[in-house]
Amino acid sequence: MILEQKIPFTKMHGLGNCYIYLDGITNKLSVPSFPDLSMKVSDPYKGIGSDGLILILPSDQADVKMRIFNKDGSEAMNCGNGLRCVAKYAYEHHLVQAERFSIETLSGNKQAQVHVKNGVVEQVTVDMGEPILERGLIPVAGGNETEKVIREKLIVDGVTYTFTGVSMGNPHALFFVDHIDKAPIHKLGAKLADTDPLFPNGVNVGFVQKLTDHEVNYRVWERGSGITQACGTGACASVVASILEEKVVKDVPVTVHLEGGDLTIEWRSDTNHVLMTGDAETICEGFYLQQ
Ligand SMILES: N[C@H](CCC[C@H](N)C(=O)O)C(=O)O
Repeated sequence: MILEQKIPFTKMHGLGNCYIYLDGITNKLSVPSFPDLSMKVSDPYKGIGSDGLILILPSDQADVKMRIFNKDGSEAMNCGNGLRCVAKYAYEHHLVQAERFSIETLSGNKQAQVHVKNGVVEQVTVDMGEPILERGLIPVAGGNETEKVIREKLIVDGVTYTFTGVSMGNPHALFFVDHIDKAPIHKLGAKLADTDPLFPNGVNVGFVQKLTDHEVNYRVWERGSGITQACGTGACASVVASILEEKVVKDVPVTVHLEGGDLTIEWRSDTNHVLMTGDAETICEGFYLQQ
């Protein structure tokens, strides 16, 4: 007789980038393998259906801690949409008392500010910290470890592309296109995201179309999850890359249009930090029956 274990979960999304959230502060989590659980719950047919799994845990260096696992079970260093949903969950479930608090991630502590209306968090602003631009730290293979990766040439199947590399704690390659609907997202996403030697840790493959000096379209094939409706760290990286490629200006809020909705991103000169503001929504709550 296999004993089923009922795992309480909350499904939330940031602009359609949805995850299964486990509250490890309120509940005791006895899960043998989070990577395996992420792969199981992410399955839309045999599981719950999501882009991955996010844990909300106690922290000894911040108010709460976030761990994020992609659909393939790989653990990532950061997740922008996840941070906004963790902030919403923590505030609405009284895991924190103030409207401004810190969230520990594998890429450092991030400051979150919830925007509350009638006790409900509608939007969240997260200080995503400084972008990481050195080749050796993104990482991108080859070249000089300390140089920036701006408009680097890449030949795939005889076609020459250029990309800019940005890390928000997790690696992103940004390709600029004239029309977002014509971005080679399947061709370059499938080739580069998880196993290409140019990106030793894999890479989130993003496509950016400049619309105005403060507005871009952005689409993404995520490392470990494939095409998603939105990527918060990717939206931040798209604005940093747009500024590095002199397509938009710094210190101006930039509207990033993603498949699932809009984010407001600002790369500040005074702090060199990137600020992200956007929605966070709860879809449902339930119990996952783990055999
Ligand atoms: N796939 C990403 C993690 C999720 C990031 C994304 N969902 C976001 O909102 O930032 C990676 O492996 O780096």
